[in-house]
Amino acid sequence: MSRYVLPVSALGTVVGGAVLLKDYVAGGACPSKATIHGKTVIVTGANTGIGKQTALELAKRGGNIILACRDMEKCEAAAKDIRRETLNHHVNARHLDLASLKSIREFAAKIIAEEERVDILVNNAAVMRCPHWTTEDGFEMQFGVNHLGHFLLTNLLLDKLKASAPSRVINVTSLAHVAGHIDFDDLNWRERKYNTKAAYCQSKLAVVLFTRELSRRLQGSGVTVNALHPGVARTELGRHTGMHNSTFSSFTLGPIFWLLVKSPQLAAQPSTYLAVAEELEGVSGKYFDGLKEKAPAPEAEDDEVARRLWAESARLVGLEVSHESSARAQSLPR
Ligand SMILES: NC(=O)c1ccc[n+]([C@@H]2O[C@H](COP(=O)([O-])OP(=O)(O)OC[C@H]3O[C@@H](n4cnc5c(N)ncnc54)[C@H](O)[C@@H]3O)[C@@H](O)[C@H]2O)c1
Repeated sequence: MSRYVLPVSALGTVVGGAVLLKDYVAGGACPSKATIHGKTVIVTGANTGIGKQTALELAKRGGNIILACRDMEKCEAAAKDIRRETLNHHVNARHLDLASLKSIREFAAKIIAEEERVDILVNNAAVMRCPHWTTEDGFEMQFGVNHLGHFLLTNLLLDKLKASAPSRVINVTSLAHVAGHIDFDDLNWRERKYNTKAAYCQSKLAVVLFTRELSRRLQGSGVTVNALHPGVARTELGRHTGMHNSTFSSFTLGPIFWLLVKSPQLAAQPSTYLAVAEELEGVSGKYFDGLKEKAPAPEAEDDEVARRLWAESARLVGLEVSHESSARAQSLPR
């Protein structure tokens, strides 16, 4: 009997430690119980992964939820799933392709015309490490969708957000932004040899810089904007990297992924928290790693880079550039 005590207690320690580590990595559920009845929410890329779970978490709290996706069949199916699971019938699908400025403008025009208010905008959609593709307007795909698409969408909806204030913009970025650098000489990878990983990191750094500059511009408006890293989650994001569902459940890597990778439901908690938590009322321009506020990478805190990126982004998507940002951008070295 006694010869079993040691191995059994060792196994208990390993299993207990693994469960504790998994809980720590998962980061926990959104601590806020706030409801959002009467509020209108837009979640981009909401047909799958973290976006779908975020829409579901927010639908549970009431509100009018708009899933903004490029594939309408998948979008309708996700809206139906969420309505069934939450019994919230105000969950609807709308078409938005962030790789097309025309589609973004059409989506925003419909929202402005048909929705009374927009209280919460979750800029969640992204593409990661795809081949060297370009958007309809010729932008490098990751920079175009992850940053420029959301930059234009948010700017087009700003008046609606301001009219609905207090309102919130939540920008989903990634810890990968720390490895990013904004190359103003070649934002769209036309001169450099394409590096799919560096392009993703640049796009996610751009999202944090956009958050910073937008927050500065929105001071006093009642609209807040924050960025977050949701954690590493088991989603379809790795479709271009060879990381498929079979990788997650493989015999050798499966246990490691089980320990370190979140479910989409847990990875949706930070977006939910930033969207609803009462204690975050008025908090703006911050970066959250999961549920905790953290300092982003040094380049993400550089106000000159943030202003210059704003001016360049506005020029690329055809938004009028304010005198302030164009004057500053021109005074910076190219
Ligand atoms: N999964 C992770 O480990 C992880 C880690 C860090 C950050 N993130 C971020 O979380 C967010 C959600 O990612 P996910 O893991 O759920 O990935 P996912 O691939 O499952 O979901 C991404 C969504 O974006 C949509 N999308 C892509 N291109 C689009 C376009 N042109 N127009 C409209 N929608 C488009 C996709 O259709 C999909 O619905 C992303 O911003 C991602 O960068 C994820």
